[in-house]
Amino acid sequence: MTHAIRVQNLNKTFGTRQVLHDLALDVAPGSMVALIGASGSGKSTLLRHLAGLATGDRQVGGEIQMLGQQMQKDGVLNRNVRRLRSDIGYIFQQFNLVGRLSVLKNVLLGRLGRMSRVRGALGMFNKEEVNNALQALERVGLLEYAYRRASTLSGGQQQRVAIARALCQKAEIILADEPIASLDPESARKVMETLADINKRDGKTVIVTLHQVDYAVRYCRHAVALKGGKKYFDGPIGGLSNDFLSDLYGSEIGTALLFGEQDVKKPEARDPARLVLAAA
Ligand SMILES: Nc1ncnc2c1ncn2[C@@H]1O[C@H](COP(=O)(O)OP(=O)(O)OP(=O)(O)O)[C@@H](O)[C@H]1O
Repeated sequence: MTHAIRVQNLNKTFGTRQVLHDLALDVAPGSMVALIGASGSGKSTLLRHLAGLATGDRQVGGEIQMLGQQMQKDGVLNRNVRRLRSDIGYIFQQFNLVGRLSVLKNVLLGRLGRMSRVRGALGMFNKEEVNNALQALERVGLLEYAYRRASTLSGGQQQRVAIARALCQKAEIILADEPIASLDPESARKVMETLADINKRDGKTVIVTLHQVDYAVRYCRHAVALKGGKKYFDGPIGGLSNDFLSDLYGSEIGTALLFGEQDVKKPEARDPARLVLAAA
């Protein structure tokens, strides 16, 4: 398989407003891609289309293939979308855990797309599935929390539970939509390291939308930038320059956007070009 993700001519209009324009994107298997761009540039909308959670415009919506299978074409989802979705893990900014359930049960929910609806509805997980879920929790460093209510964990821990859920799901592609936006710098670092580790050791394809470019530079090898719903950059992370970023973010540019708190105290770390060079 040449592409884990292939997008051709994707168009999306909400009401009278077109928010994605003829978007094309190829992502090689095993890539770790930062999806960047100013607020409203279409990052979340693109990710939701990749996951089959949204459809392009009727007749002119273009085509999305995931893992070599057609996910949607001209605004119509493939009829096997449930099976396709089971290969895609989706990480939300607000974790999307069921707070009243245990951490372990939340991780096991990742299996639902791969089991019969009856067994899933009854929550009948077998020993192997439970062992896999425990292994996923161990992997993200949260095994000791397995039997705690999910709502009692910190935001960063809950996000790592969400990643464990994607691991338990055995997703081949992980789409993470601003997974660190609501986290403190230390929790954000752990979440990004966990995603990078899964990419590196397991070879999973990871696409992560990020507001802070320094995290993109530190953890991703490739960047795709959107501006006004169009692809504006698609290449190695080292290709992002100061001028390009100023142009991309316009008036949004600033310390809070481009740099995590850990760098705010270090003026010498504020130059994106430096960060890019350091990561190269
Ligand atoms: N369900 C919807 N109905 C109408 N407009 C929408 C809908 N979802 C997104 N939009 C619009 O589409 C555009 C792109 O939104 P999107 O959330 O994809 O941007 P984003 O780059 O992810 O922004 P942010 O970084 O702020 O999350 C915005 O103008 C947004 O208002």
